[in-house]
Amino acid sequence: MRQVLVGELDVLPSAAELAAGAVVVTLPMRTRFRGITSREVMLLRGPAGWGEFAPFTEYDDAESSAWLAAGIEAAYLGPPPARRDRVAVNATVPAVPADQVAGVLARYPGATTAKVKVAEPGQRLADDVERVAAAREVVPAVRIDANGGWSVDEAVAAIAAIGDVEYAEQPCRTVEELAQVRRRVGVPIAADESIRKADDPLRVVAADAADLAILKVAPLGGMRAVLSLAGQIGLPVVVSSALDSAVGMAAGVAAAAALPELDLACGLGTGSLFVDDVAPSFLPSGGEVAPRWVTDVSVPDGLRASPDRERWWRERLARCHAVLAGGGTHGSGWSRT
Ligand SMILES: O=C(O)CCC(=O)c1ccccc1C(=O)O
Ligand SMILES: [Mg+2]
Repeated sequence: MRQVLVGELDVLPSAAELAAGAVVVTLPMRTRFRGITSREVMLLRGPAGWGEFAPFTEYDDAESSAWLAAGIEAAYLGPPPARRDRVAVNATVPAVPADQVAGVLARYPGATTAKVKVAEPGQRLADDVERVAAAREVVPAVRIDANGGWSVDEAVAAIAAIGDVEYAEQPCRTVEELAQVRRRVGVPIAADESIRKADDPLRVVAADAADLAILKVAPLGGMRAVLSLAGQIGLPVVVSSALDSAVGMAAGVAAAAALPELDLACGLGTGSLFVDDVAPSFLPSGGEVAPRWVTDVSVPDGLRASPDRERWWRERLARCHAVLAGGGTHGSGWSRT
């Protein structure tokens, strides 16, 4: 696990302070996405507003501690200076049947780009081909995301069957496989998991494995970490959400708004996948969202996580805090308070 970078914040808030301002919510979703139908999120309150700590429940503490660093950065430092006041976003199409695609896209008014999930476990290539075709009937540009679900040969065959797309995101699991696919197909290859789950996020560049980089604020340790990585990676970037609540989304949109260069639509429209949120959602209009920092959240009883889940998240917060404080095997070098 690489070290996390937390901008100018060099003193880690205490675990007790973080816990005192924390609240756990369960956000119901409109459609199953990434195998879940509701999203659990811990929100952290700090002097700069709210931050989100929401690693997926199966992630271990080492990986999750980068998400905690991102939440602390948001709550204690706030956003970096913006360079633009609108960010173009793609519509995100979960692995739904083709006849539901138009309904999903209707929640993204003005979107000109759709990202369509493919290679869903249990589905067939024909499902992907039909889903992408349905999206093409509604928007001019389609990109696909396989989340590493294909072998090299499957990726080559699937990309041939699906036809021209803006890019194919993480067609296979490993950097070496991405590089092989990239040599065999004409469509650009985007790296996502190969950056956000890697010990060395720059290895995709050394291996000539990607044409573009997907950067996510929470798994990479924060907005400033994303800006720093974008400056080093030398590839066009797309900032994307991790199925964030409005609090996490504010940080994603802020990072995108702060990038010196941004030419591609970002994956920051997933607020539309939630039925309800803790602050006004970042709902795209005209295919864009506007940066807005979240300083107030509202958590009606209906969104509160159960006492069991609340306890689980508080224990996880304590363990990840210990990792950041240097108590784990992969400390960030933060000083303790
Ligand atoms: O990029 C988007 O359009 C939405 C975000 C998204 O797809 C996503 C959301 C949660 C976890 C993983 C991913 C992913 O890009 O693989
Ligand atoms: Mg992805």
